[in-house]
Amino acid sequence: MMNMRNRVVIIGNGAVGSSYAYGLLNQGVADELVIIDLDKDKAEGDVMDLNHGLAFAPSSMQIRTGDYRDCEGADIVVITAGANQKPGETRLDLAMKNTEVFKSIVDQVMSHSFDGIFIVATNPVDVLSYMTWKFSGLSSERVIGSGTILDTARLRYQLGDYFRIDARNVHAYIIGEHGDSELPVWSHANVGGIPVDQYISMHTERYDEKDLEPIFHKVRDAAYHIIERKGATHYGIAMGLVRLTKAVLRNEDALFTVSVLLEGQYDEEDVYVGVPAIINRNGVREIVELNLRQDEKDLFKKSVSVVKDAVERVKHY
Ligand SMILES: NC(=O)C1=CN([C@@H]2O[C@H](COP(=O)(O)OP(=O)(O)OC[C@H]3O[C@@H](n4cnc5c(N)ncnc54)[C@H](O)[C@@H]3O)[C@@H](O)[C@H]2O)C=CC1
Ligand SMILES: CC(=O)C(=O)O
Repeated sequence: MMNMRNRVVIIGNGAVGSSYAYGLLNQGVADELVIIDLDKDKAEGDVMDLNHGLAFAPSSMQIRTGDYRDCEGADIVVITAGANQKPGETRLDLAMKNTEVFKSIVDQVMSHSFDGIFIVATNPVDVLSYMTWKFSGLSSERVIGSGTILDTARLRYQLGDYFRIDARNVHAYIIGEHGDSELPVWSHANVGGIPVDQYISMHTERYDEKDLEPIFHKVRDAAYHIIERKGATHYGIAMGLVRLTKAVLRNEDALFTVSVLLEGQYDEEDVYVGVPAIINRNGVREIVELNLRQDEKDLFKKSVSVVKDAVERVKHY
């Protein structure tokens, strides 16, 4: 009988990688989880600690440290390795050093005949998703960046908080660079199916369209505010990565704003950037093209050019 057990390999067991591992265990998503990090002691310690939670987990899971040989036959390799932002640094400031890290990681993964799906979270995530696609030689459907998955979740939380409605009933996207040039797609934002501007006009005694801009600023600048306080952000993105992993392993055809290769969609090409896409067992099934307003189109174009410029600076690597 065919072995149907799935295997997820995490490369980079820092704040993000270890939170992701903990999320996978808590939600019983993977059958086998292999953790790779330069810091072998920390990886071993985390594996021991996680294994001690197995008796409380929703399903059994094999968790161990490993090396690049484990990428052969793996279903998903998630890369969360590399430098994170120090207070005051932008994500783009990390581009060169993390491209160097990625060259070495992706080459080693591919030298073990990896034939699965890459999920990239390291920043700047749009640049590194593009470089992973280039370094790996895999088809673009199989390289997914976390893109604006977290920003979209932050926007849904903030709008849910403002309207006092469960974030799961709020639908609103952040697209573009996962970074300072990202934008909200207000033209498609809705609360339980009611467009946000309409919902506001139904309750003018409580809500005001002027409040939307500061809500977006909280979302855009969230990482800076968290890093100032605790040095890193990791729980939110880890849960986003778990959700993406589930969508792949369970062939969900679920929609997320992720970083994918545009090949003519949104009138852009040769760039990885955050847009809505449908994800299943084969990776990116389809990129969803939103009918953006002119002001959104302009902001998106600017954001794409920020990402393209950043890629241009590291592309020679
Ligand atoms: N896409 C997103 O929404 C988010 C992305 N991030 C990004 O995730 C990345 C990781 O952040 P943290 O976990 O906070 O950093 P961290 O410093 O806690 O962990 C990074 C880990 O990578 C490991 N590492 C470095 N080079 C390696 C290599 N060549 N092979 C194997 N392991 C290697 C380090 O030993 C360390 O354990 C950063 O780039 C950060 O900006 C963080 C939060 C959200
Ligand atoms: C660090 C980062 O990219 C974030 O929290 O959005």
